[in-house]
Amino acid sequence: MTGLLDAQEVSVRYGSLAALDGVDLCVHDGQRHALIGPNGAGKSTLLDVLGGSTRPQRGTVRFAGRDIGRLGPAARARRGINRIHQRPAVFATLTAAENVVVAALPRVIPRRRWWPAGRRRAAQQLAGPLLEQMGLTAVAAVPAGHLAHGQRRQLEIAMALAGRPRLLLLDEPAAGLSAVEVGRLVELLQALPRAVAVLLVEHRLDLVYALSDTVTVLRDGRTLAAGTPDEIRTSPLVRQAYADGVA
Ligand SMILES: Nc1ncnc2c1ncn2[C@@H]1O[C@H](COP(=O)(O)OP(=O)(O)OP(=O)(O)O)[C@@H](O)[C@H]1O
Repeated sequence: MTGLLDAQEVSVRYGSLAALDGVDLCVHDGQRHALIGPNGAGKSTLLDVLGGSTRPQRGTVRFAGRDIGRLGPAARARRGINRIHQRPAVFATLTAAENVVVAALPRVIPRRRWWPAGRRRAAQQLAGPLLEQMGLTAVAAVPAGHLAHGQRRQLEIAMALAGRPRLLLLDEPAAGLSAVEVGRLVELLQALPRAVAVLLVEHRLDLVYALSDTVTVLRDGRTLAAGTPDEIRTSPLVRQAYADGVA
């Protein structure tokens, strides 16, 4: 079955270490797909491959029916794949609203090096609803550097949404957040429109089960299991892998 994103037989080696060894992964339109596994299983490496920052030695990556294996992260973002990193990447001296406007500009002015005022206004009009969607209206005028960590994470997601992605790659979005911030983030991620598929890497299994409809488990660079959250939760193989390997 073909999906929005289809990765097949992906292998990445670092010297003698196989970080990924013939991994297949398929993410469908609108799916909430989680990638889990013990430390060193290859989760981040697979996100790097899908996001375009690591070129695999073997395997193919197709997105919306096209081979994107040769495209870098910026070209993939233009096609609709957007990655949220563990450390929120925002412009600290710009306000939350300005950050979203900057992120929206490529969408309203594709492939231009100059920004006509009308287009800038169009980007500004996009910012308000996205900030609201991410619960940031009250801090729209606050410099991003002054926001709490959880708010910066929400801002980064608003910025990613400004590019109108079809697939969001989320790398441990709850890392470093307080319990309250995690609860808020889960609510916001659950409310994301189904037009956006999500591939989530997360160590916290409670979040994985709350947010995903499909789970793929990696171990030692290979796919150990894939299924619904219920199937994964009760899988003896997965329990054993975590008992053996998780920190
Ligand atoms: N740039 C690199 N150079 C050498 N080895 C690497 C590099 N990146 C990753 N690795 C190794 O590849 C394997 C997979 O790493 P990866 O970070 O993808 O795992 P992970 O599942 O994301 O782990 P964690 O949950 O701890 O973040 C690990 O053994 C790691 O040490």
